[in-house]
Parts: sequence; structure tokens; C-alpha cells
Amino acid sequence: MSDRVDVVVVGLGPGGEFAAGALAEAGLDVVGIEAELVGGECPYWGCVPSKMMVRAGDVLAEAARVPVLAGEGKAVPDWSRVAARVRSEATGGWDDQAAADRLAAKGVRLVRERGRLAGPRRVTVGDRTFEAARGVVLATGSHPSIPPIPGLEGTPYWTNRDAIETEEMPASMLVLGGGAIGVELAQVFARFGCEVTVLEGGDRLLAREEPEAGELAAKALRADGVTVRTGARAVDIEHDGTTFEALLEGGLEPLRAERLLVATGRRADLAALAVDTVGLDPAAPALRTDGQMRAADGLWAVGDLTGRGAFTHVSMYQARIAVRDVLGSPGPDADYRALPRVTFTDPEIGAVGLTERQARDRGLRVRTGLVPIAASTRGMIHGPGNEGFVKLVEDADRGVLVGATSAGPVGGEVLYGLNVAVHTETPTDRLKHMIYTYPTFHRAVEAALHALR
Ligand SMILES: Cc1cc2nc3c(=O)[nH]c(=O)nc-3n(C[C@H](O)[C@H](O)[C@H](O)COP(=O)(O)OP(=O)(O)OC[C@H]3O[C@@H](n4cnc5c(N)ncnc54)[C@H](O)[C@@H]3O)c2cc1C
Ligand SMILES: NC(=O)c1ccc[n+]([C@@H]2O[C@H](COP(=O)([O-])OP(=O)(O)OC[C@H]3O[C@@H](n4cnc5c(N)ncnc54)[C@H](O)[C@@H]3O)[C@@H](O)[C@H]2O)c1
Repeated sequence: MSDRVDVVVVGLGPGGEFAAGALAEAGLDVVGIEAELVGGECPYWGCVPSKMMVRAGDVLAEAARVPVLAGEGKAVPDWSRVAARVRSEATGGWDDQAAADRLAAKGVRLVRERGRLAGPRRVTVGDRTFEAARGVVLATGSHPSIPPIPGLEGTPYWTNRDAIETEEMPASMLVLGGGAIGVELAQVFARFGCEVTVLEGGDRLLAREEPEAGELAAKALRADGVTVRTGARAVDIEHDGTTFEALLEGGLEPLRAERLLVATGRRADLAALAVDTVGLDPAAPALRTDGQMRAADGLWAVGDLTGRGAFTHVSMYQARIAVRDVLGSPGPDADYRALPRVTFTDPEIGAVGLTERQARDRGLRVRTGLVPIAASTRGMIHGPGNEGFVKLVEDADRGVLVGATSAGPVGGEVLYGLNVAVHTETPTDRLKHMIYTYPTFHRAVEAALHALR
């Protein structure tokens, strides 16, 4: 393999895999460097298997609604079915051969090693150095951020990887962190009979979202039997060989559980990439880029390590821009005004753009409209499981939506129209005079538009 190439892509998660494939298909000589599995966190320990687990938990919850809606019915949870599906259908036994072959078919030359920068347009892998005439794309993602709680290090705590790979449903689990990973997995595990406690240091779950979203998530988790403790921090963790014990701030009753899942955020490791060799700060929390995803001359960065939202869709969106820029075609800058995200709890919590607080903090004159799903015709028809709401955040001076939340059954799908509205800045007056299908969940958007105050 020649050490002089057009482009080196370091990290082949969703962003890197897309960028490497697209650049090779455009005719460039591309080397892709991957330390673990081609595809990254999302298909093996993230989005895909976790959503397969969520789907299984949702089916159980729906079965529990049968007696109210449709007669008799009883589902008996069996985790082995879920674990088998995660192993065979989601991850292929954590084997990336199919993904590697797909990349090779596009012309990418795969190097299975850990890479790091060695100056402008140079990447070192073991004792080899690649020189990239066009440049380097960094797409090395993020890894779990483990809090410095005394006693935690050295215990067999779980991260998302262990939770996704587990073949056994633990009897009890303590979840540190009430963000997206914490709430999604807490609900799934609880629905499969695990006694779950979520310990969130902040004053609510899903802190990045509207307060109403955090309240809804807490209510939903509690309805599934999860103990939710907000404003609670562990000050010491012990493990005696079988059980974890967490001592809490304020001398509260210690918590015990068979498993401890640490879900307290993720971080990028810029020092390991030797970004200092191109004049960038290795201690920075994220690699800042311009709108064309350029981090330095001949260096592009995409995905979690850019700190613009740890989501697969962000990584792939940025990768598309970087590919275009590497190929020298002009195009618009990355635009995060309408960044969508969905927390796949039941009910699903979709959101786009700014929360009300963020909009007010930017000095906007804000109007909001909030409508509960249960009060809508479709919510009434749906019956049990109809919790949720649509909340709109309007920049009142410009008469456009700058943010929205759609929580409820299929809240993530209802989000689509709101995503378009925020992205295109369609005037709320025009949105009000649109025809909304009856009786859908998204008709709550029309009601929320009329409720804007
Ligand atoms: C449990 C869980 C559930 C999630 N659910 C969702 C969801 O539903 N929707 C969503 O949008 N997002 C979800 N995410 C987030 C999503 O997985 C990430 O945002 C996405 O994977 C980031 O993609 P990326 O391209 O930045 O790289 P990553 O997927 O992080 O992959 C980076 C790759 O780079 C490799 N690498 C790192 N350093 C080096 C190096 N020095 N040399 C060579 N290779 C290296 C790694 O081995 C890895 O394969 C979830 C995450 C988790 C943990
Ligand atoms: N559905 C999705 O799209 C999805 C699902 C899972 C993960 N993700 C992505 O992965 C990222 C990481 O997820 P995450 O849930 O680990 O992080 P997060 O940043 O979303 O949430 C972490 C939570 O842990 C809390 N915390 C931090 N230290 C703590 C401590 N010592 N004790 C108690 N609580 C503590 C924080 O206050 C925060 O609420 C998310 O930000 C998201 O972008 C997305």
C-alpha cells in the first residue's frame, strides 16, 4: 500500500465511513483507518441495538395495554430473544466484515489500526506515516466520560457497551446520569423486570430539552417502576464482588444494585489524536471547525468530536459537507439552527432547534404554545400510552418558529414537520393556515400554533 494518498480518513463511524466511501467513489485514492469496527458506535453499541431493545420494551408495554383496549393478553418478557436479535440482526455478532467489504467495494483501502496526526496532512499508524495530498478527515467520535467518583475506578461498572452486549437481565441496576442513554436504557431494563434507579446530578432528566420533556420522561419511567432521583450525586462507589453500593451526597440512604451503568455523557480525546502537531489545542473538549468542517489547513473534522451534538445524523450531515469541500465544490455552511433529536423513550420525545430558555437567553421576544396530546382527538382515541405534548417556541418579532418539542406516541415522526418549519423559517401565520389531517397526532401542532402567547 502506497504511503502517498489523496485523503486519509481517521475513524470509520457513521461520519468517517460516509466520507471515505464518497471520496473514493469520486475517484480519490482514500485510506480509511479504523481502530475497532467499521461503522463505529452507532450500529454496534449505540443507536441500532439500543433501538432494537426499545422496540422490544415498547411491545411489552403495548401488550400491557391490551386489557384496557382489546380484551385479554399477557406477554411474558424473555431477554434472551432481545439479546439474540441484537447479536444476529443488529451487530452480526459484533463483526464488521460486511461493512468493511462495502467500503472496499467503493475503493477505500482499510487499515485496521489506531491513527494519529503527525503534522499537516500526515497521519501515523504504527511505524507508517501516510502523506495525504488533499488532506485528512478526522472522524474519531467520542467515548464515555467517567466521573471521578471515589471508588468507581477499578469496579466492574458498565458503560453503554456492556448494557448493549448483555445476555442476562440483571435483577437490579443503578444508572448514573439521566440523559438520553440513561433514560432509554432505564426504561428498557425496567420493562424486562430489572429494578432500576436513575441517579441524575442535575435537577431534571434530559437537561438539554424543555423542562416539560424531563418531567414527562420522569413520569414515564416511574410508571414503569423506575426510581428517579434528581439532584442526587454519588460521592463514593463500592463493589464487594457481587453488589454495587453508592453513597450519596448529604448522607442519604445508600443505594445498592447488582449492576451500575455509567451514562454521564461522552467526550472526545484530542490529545490521543496529537492535534498539537497541527497547532490545535489537545486539551479542548471538542475540535472546532468552520462551516465547511475545516479544522486547519488540509484538515477536516466531522461527528461527535466536533461537539455540535452527538448524533449520527449530525455526523453524516457534516460528512456530506466535508466531502464536498474536499472535492473543491462550493456549498452552504453547516447550519445547526434546526438540529433535530429524538429520545426514544415511550413516549418518544422529539425536539428541534432552541428550547424556550435558550431562545430567551439569546434575547429573543418569545411566544410559546403548548398542547397536551391526551387532549387531542387522536390522543383520546389512542387511550393508554397517550401522554405527551407539542410545545412551540416562536421568535415573535420575526413570526417564525425557532424551536419545538413533539412528545408522545411517534413523537419522533411528528417532529418532521416541525423540523421543516424551523429549518425553512416558514412564517407561523402560513403554518396556521395549512390543512392538518384529521385525526392525527400532528394536529396538535395546529392547536399549539393557535395557542401561541
Ligand atoms: C447507547 C447509545 C445510543 C445512541 N442512540 C442514538 C440515536 O438513537 N440516534 C442518534 O442519532 N445517535 C445516537 N447515539 C449517538 C451516535 O452513536 C453517535 O453520535 C455516532 O456514532 C457518532 O458518529 P461518529 O462518526 O462521530 O463516530 P463514532 O460512531 O463515535 O465512531 C468513531 C470511530 O472512530 C474510531 N477511532 C477512534 N479513534 C481512532 C483512532 N485514533 N484511529 C482509528 N480509529 C479511531 C472508533 O473505533 C470508532 O469506530 C447513541 C449513542 C449511544 C452510546
Ligand atoms: N436517541 C438518541 O439520539 C441518543 C440516545 C443515546 C445517546 N445519544 C447521544 O449520546 C450522548 C451521550 O449520552 P449520555 O446520556 O451519556 O449523556 P448526556 O450528556 O445526554 O447526559 C448525561 C447526564 O449525566 C448527568 N451527570 C453527569 N455526571 C453525573 C454524576 N456524577 N452523577 C449523576 N449524574 C451525572 C448530567 O447531568 C446529564 O444529565 C447524548 O448527548 C446524545 O447526543 C443519543
